[in-house]
Amino acid sequence: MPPPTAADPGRAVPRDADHVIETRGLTKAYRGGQLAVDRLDLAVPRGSVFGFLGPNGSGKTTTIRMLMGLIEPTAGSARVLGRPMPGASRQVLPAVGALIEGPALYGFLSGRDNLRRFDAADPTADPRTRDERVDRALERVGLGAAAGKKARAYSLGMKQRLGLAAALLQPRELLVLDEPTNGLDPQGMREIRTLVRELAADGTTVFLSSHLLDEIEQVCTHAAVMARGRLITQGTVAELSATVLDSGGHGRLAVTTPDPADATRVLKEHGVTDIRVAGDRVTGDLPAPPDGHPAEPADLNAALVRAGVRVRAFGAERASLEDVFVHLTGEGFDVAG
Ligand SMILES: Nc1ncnc2c1ncn2[C@@H]1O[C@H](COP(=O)(O)OP(=O)(O)OP(=O)(O)O)[C@@H](O)[C@H]1O
Repeated sequence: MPPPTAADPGRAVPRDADHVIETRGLTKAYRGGQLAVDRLDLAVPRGSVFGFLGPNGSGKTTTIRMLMGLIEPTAGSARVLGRPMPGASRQVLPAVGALIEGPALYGFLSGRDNLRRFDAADPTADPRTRDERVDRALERVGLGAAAGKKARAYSLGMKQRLGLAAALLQPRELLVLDEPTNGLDPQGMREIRTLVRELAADGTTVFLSSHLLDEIEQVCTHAAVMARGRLITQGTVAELSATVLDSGGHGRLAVTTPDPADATRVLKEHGVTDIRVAGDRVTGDLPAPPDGHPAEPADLNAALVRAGVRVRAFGAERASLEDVFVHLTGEGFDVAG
């Protein structure tokens, strides 16, 4: 039997059912030959909140547009929900909610009427159940009370939530959000982050791009880091910080104690190096055991307690994604431009 092709997307067999997005060598050169995306291999696990991180101009939007079948790649391939894009757009896109470059809203229509228009544009949406769908989506994003207000009176955050409501009119397996908090004030950002967490808890995979490191750290389980069109690294957020800790130090330990001198002695005995004391706070580099794995901080805590050191607070500091970026590219994470 011939293998399934883009012309026969209905029979396409997912290459990896656990990945909702998978790209191989995905490349886009715009006219003039500039490589916006350069041989990208991306694997987005089902159920993840996947952060697509990179400075402005690193190729995030171009990638998303290829994933959504809006532009053709120059080379390589992309599969979304196990099917090839853009070939299987008609089968794939109904299961994907997308918010790219802000929602196109009519200011003179209410939030509810804007959603009715979006719903009416969907040929698969049954008009008899439209109001139900629209109200459910408005409630989902917390706009129930503001549904009758004209969209032009909405704050930017409310507009963005209305765009999300439009993406949620139908049940979705995957949500693709391009810089969903761009331009929002801190309150608006918090609202979107909370919503993303809730949607993920409901089982939707969320793929979101951002140039904000702390945003990715706060909401994402996984991340891919882009620079100049290339994938620098991808994995769980914890794995990414571990890559830096493994090659630099092995993470910093911080102990708050009324017995800093005793704590210093015990930590030294257990291989902690570069110990610094500032008042009741003792910090040091975690030791690297011979097998190369970082020490288990809990063992150090137990050793302190055994030695009679009173421990008020104990923690191991993770490397930030910014550390990861700087470590892997040798550049600062410059969001300007
Ligand atoms: N239509 C286009 N024609 C030519 N070059 C383009 C086009 N769109 C994007 N580029 C270029 O491709 C590169 C990647 O842009 P892209 O918008 O994908 O990056 P991004 O990471 O999404 O950044 P931003 O957050 O600023 O949108 C940039 O150098 C950009 O100038």
